Amino acid sequence: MRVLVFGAGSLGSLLGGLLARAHEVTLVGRDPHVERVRAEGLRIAGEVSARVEPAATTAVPAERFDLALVAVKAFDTPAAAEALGGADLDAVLSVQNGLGNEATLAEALDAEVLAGTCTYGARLTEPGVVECTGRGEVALGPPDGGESPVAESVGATLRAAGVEATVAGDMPRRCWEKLAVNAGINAVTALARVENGALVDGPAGESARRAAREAARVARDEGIDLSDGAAVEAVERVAAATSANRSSMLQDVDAGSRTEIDAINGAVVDRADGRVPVNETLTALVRGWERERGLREDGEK
Ligand SMILES: NC(=O)C1=CN([C@@H]2O[C@H](COP(=O)(O)OP(=O)(O)OC[C@H]3O[C@@H](n4cnc5c(N)ncnc54)[C@H](OP(=O)(O)O)[C@@H]3O)[C@@H](O)[C@H]2O)C=CC1
Ligand SMILES: CC(C)(CO)C(=O)C(=O)O
Repeated sequence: MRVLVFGAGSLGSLLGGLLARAHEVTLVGRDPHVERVRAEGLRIAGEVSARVEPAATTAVPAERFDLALVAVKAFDTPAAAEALGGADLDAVLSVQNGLGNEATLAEALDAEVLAGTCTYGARLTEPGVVECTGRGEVALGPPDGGESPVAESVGATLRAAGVEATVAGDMPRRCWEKLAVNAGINAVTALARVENGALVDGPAGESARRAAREAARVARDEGIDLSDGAAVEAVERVAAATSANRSSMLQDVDAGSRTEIDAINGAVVDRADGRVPVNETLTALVRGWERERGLREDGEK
């Protein structure tokens, strides 16, 4: 299979590298990572060890691909959609966090767009080297739920390369559960400057549980079967399982980089029919920090 990975940062390089064990993979990313992969190949370290030689480029080639994996941060999805329009794609799979990525891609692209959730952990440690910080799985399927032969075929493509993959008919519920987890953990850990484990029994944990309950309520208003209890249980389970992690939003704040607040807590606020005070506060605080750092465009909320 010919696979294009748009966004060869941490997760894109890990999944692209794993897929390159069985498929013809092209990574689209930035220099100096792209240059190094071209010259020396890509090394996967950590929980998986491999050395692979995918193609690597900084622009989408005007060629046909069976599958495009989208692994940019959520705020880059509109640009990804535009760039991917230059290729001929059969299927597109978003493995990003946050809500709304699939809709942005589907609006712009003439390909079947699938929703994905990913629990692999990845970190680009230096150009040409990606660390697998945790083995997980990719769940994928149609964004509105149900079955599709394209989803089955993409699942088989991932599994053929040894990537754990589940083809799921309930992606709306899975995406909302992951969103509730990220809405609970990410902004709270970023603002409190604590590792995920501090939410299990620390004072910031109640804010995380409240944010997750609000997300579950908005999900139910959209017809998704996600109880408050299930959302809170998911936050507590993930915080305990990743207790030593600095969440991706805390890492972004540490690095002085833009966060995915708009697609996580901001998405809960945008979709809420009524007040979601904890998500409103978390969103405003992180956006306020981004604004002060000059990370938000003029005119953005
Ligand atoms: N890392 C992880 O373990 C996991 C991440 N996720 C999700 O996956 C998504 C990606 O996360 P992550 O891999 O950590 O993010 P990264 O920032 O490491 O990777 C994204 C990469 O895409 C590049 N990029 C963006 N726009 C373009 C473009 N137009 N052309 C070429 N390259 C581009 C970025 O470069 P630049 O920064 O220079 O713009 C960056 O190198 C997020 O939604 C995240 O929440 C989900 C599960 C686990
Ligand atoms: C699951 C969790 C919270 C792990 O840190 C994550 O997805 C993130 O940090 O973005």
